[in-house]
Amino acid sequence: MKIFNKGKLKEADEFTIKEQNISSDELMERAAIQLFGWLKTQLKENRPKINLFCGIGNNGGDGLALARLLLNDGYEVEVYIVNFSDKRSDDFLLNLKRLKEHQFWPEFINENSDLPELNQGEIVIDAIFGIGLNRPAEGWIKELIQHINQSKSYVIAVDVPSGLYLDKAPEVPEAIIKAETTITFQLPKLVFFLPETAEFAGRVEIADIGLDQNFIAKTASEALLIQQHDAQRLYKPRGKFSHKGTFGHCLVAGGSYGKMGSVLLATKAALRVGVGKVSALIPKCGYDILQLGIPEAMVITAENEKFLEKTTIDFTPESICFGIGAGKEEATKEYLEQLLKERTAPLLIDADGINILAENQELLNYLPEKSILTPHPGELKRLLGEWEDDFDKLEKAKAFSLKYKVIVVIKGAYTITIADKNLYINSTGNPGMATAGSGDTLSGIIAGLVAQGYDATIAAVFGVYLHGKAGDLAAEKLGFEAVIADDLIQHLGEAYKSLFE
Ligand SMILES: NC(=O)C1=CN([C@@H]2O[C@H](COP(=O)(O)OP(=O)(O)OC[C@H]3O[C@@H](n4cnc5c(N)ncnc54)[C@H](O)[C@@H]3O)[C@@H](O)[C@H]2O)[C@H](O)CC1
Ligand SMILES: [K+]
Repeated sequence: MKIFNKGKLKEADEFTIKEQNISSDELMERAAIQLFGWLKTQLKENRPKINLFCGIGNNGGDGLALARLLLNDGYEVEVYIVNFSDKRSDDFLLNLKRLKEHQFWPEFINENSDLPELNQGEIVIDAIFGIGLNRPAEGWIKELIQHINQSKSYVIAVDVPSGLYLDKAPEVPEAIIKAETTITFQLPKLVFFLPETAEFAGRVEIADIGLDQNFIAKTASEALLIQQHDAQRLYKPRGKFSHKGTFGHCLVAGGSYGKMGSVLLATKAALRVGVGKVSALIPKCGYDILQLGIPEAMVITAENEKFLEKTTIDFTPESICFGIGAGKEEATKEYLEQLLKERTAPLLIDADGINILAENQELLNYLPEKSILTPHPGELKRLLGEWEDDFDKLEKAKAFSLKYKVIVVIKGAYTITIADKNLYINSTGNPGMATAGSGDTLSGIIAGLVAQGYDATIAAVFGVYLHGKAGDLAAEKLGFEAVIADDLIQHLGEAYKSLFE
């Protein structure tokens, strides 16, 4: 699903009004009908008091239209107009008139008003600011927002939590609504998926207001949210007459004394994701561990007992996963350097492989095009240096990805894959996956997909999706806390099957 910025959302809005020959308030009515339908479904027979806070722009207009629908249905409603300016939008005014025609008079509040009482068990609808926010909320509006946040009412934001920008980091986080749920129109917004801003939105629901599908389809977006149907399209079915040679040979090179489990996990994950063959290349001390731990894999050992070093292998793999549990010995660095320069196979570099690159930045220039790097936030910082906020982080990571023509997978709650200026935001996964070895399995999955012939970007995006889905399926059975990395591997088969459910 595409993610548009503010400018493109407004264009979609205008295009739809022209194309469908409707007035802008009809679009607002659709938005309100969606909000109303969602609320009614959620509330079932319950009839809590609903306090609507409406700004004076179109977000406020949505709130007023919703208030009318709620009143018509007999809900107990209080409407507060957050009267911060006289520059009211036309559709706000129209909906205010309609509300008055229903003999309902909202309460206008300003800096001299008392803060309204908001109680537990009541609902707050936040329709103060939408995507039109152009400066932080200040003064009494900030106080009102804080009052709403401190109340025990259930807060539902219309389109975006008021005070949250779509395209930059918050300047005053205390002046942003913290919603339990955000009902956003038509398309998800990038800020709902970034660590510093996601918490303001809470649970996100997308309401279809019928914006023109052709416009959405033909307009380039800066980001994509990868959901089930997107992932399904990336899947390549296995041919009936295929054999193990069809699905490639993946080399997992890593491990050091005490960290052999990571290679075991990546190797298993590569096999479970469907690769034909996997060879693990490890220091000598890991031989028994690998052979006993995963009989399906082949094992090659380096000369050294405890760490990885240059080793000649007598086959050409379809992909190489380098760096997990590898340590940063000089000999290991030299081996990575050789792999980078030889360019024998597509490379995925993780963990200490990334740390070696960060400490020897001259090596970055040898990264083969479309190599995949899978840093967690700490590794990313070592690679890119400090960033100011999430937007700055994304800009820096994008610049890095463009400069070296590589794919960067920023691991986190919503893992973001960056390739060719595009952002692919993953929708699967859960906090149960914050566990040792989870990243190692992801590396094995992605390298395993590359070896099977998936394009590197697709392998990264699809692999991240499958990994997250396996985590969701594992957590469903086990609960978040009990999920361990091996469970992710165990659920890969079900993750594949779920693509078509
Ligand atoms: N996307 C769609 O297709 C639809 C969107 N709808 C809703 O419209 C809003 C966007 O409305 P807009 O009038 O452009 O802006 P806002 O209501 O968000 O705010 C406007 C108002 O507030 C002023 N302002 C901005 N920041 C501040 C501030 N910090 N302090 C004081 N005043 C501020 C600004 O200058 C404007 O005057 C969208 O989110 C949807 O909810 C449609 O209803 C349906 C179609
Ligand atoms: K809002």
